[in-house]
Amino acid sequence: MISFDQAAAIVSNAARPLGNERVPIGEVHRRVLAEPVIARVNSPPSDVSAMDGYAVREEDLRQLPARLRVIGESFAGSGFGGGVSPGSCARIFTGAPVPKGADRVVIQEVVRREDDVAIIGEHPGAAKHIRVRGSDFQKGDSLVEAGTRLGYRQLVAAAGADLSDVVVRRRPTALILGTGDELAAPGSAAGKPGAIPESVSFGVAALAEDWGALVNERIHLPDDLKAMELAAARALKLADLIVVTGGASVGEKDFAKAMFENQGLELLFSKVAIKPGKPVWLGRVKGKLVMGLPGNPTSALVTARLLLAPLVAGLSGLDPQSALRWRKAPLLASLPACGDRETFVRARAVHESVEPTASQDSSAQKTLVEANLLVRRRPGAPSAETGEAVWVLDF
Ligand SMILES: Nc1nc2c(c(=O)[nH]1)N[C@H]1C(S)=C(S)[C@@H](COP(=O)(O)OP(=O)(O)OC[C@H]3O[C@@H](n4cnc5c(N)ncnc54)[C@H](O)[C@@H]3O)O[C@H]1N2
Ligand code: MOO
Repeated sequence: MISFDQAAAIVSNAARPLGNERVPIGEVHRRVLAEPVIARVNSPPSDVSAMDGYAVREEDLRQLPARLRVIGESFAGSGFGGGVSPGSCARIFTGAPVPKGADRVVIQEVVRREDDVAIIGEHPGAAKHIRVRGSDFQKGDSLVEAGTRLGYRQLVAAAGADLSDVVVRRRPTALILGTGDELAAPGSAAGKPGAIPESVSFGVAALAEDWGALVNERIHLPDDLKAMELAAARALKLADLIVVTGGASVGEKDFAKAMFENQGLELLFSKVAIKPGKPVWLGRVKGKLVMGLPGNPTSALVTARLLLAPLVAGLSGLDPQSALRWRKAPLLASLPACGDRETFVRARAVHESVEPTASQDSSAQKTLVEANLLVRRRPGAPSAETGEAVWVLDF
């Protein structure tokens, strides 16, 4: 059995971006840039006022009070065409171009008006309140690097650079196959003998979407090899990535891998020495990636977080390792020694500390509500005491 680090390395290696496409700026939230954002304009495009007030000449403020004739108005979007000559000034508003001749703005709070004369009694101080042309960025500047996932902050810079569209990585499409005769759609299990609600695919789909996938379909399959083979063949035509849940272990009806065998499944790994989630597997079929997650809900989500998240991140154009940012945090309770499988203890964050959850059952669903951290415990690690710093990952 391979270690978690070995499995993560195989995932990183397999998770290559799928190509690029040009997408309108209004539709690229959370997409990964394939080419840097290069500014098409200067920002600001000319010297502009930073305040509402009067555009004046500094030299006119040498003798105070200064009485300056207001000869025009400059608004954002429609500047004053004329110039400011000695003894005159122009009304100006935030974002408006500074007229020729003016070299500073005086805020209106310190200016008294008498008809068309602006009176400045005291020197308004050093601040000129002018934003110089190109002081934020200049035409040709690179504002956002390739490989960045576009969030609300980067979207402002990209649109501010005057780009109507940007080149981003293609989103990987994913299809989720949930296997198990016992599974019933949520809302239909009560009263059905032997049935339990199919829950795992909802979490796995959401996690895959969080990391950049476009989930086409979630399909429930019975434990019937013939039907599963047909579904596998169809899925391989529809998605870049197929995630199979359940049927990963050694039970008589565990067909998750078998359903892809007649399509030429090449296993990249099968079983990882981790707890929970040992039966997790990854394969390649007809150029597509297939990841198998164990059916137990906590096992499925822990393995999805540890191995599916970096896989989807890499296919989306991010560094796969960016999905595995471990940090240290102190324990609020002790942990027992770790066995021979690397263990990912479900825990919750309490301020900056970590509290392991009471249940560590790999089939738990309720515990998932509060467990927002995984604590990484190396094989054979001795018990860890309260206050000891341990490695944690957001879950
Ligand atoms: N003899 C052995 N038995 C088991 C081993 C082993 O090594 N030897 N491994 C155990 C481990 S570890 C795990 S984890 C489970 C995983 O088994 P499978 O992936 O084959 O999962 P299933 O048997 O299909 O289901 C397990 C459990 O989870 C429920 N389930 C499945 N899918 C869903 C779903 N979509 N939504 C909600 N619940 C689901 C299912 O009903 C079962 O209760 O195997 C151990 N056994
Ligand atoms: O790995 Mo299984 O996931 O321990 O129950």
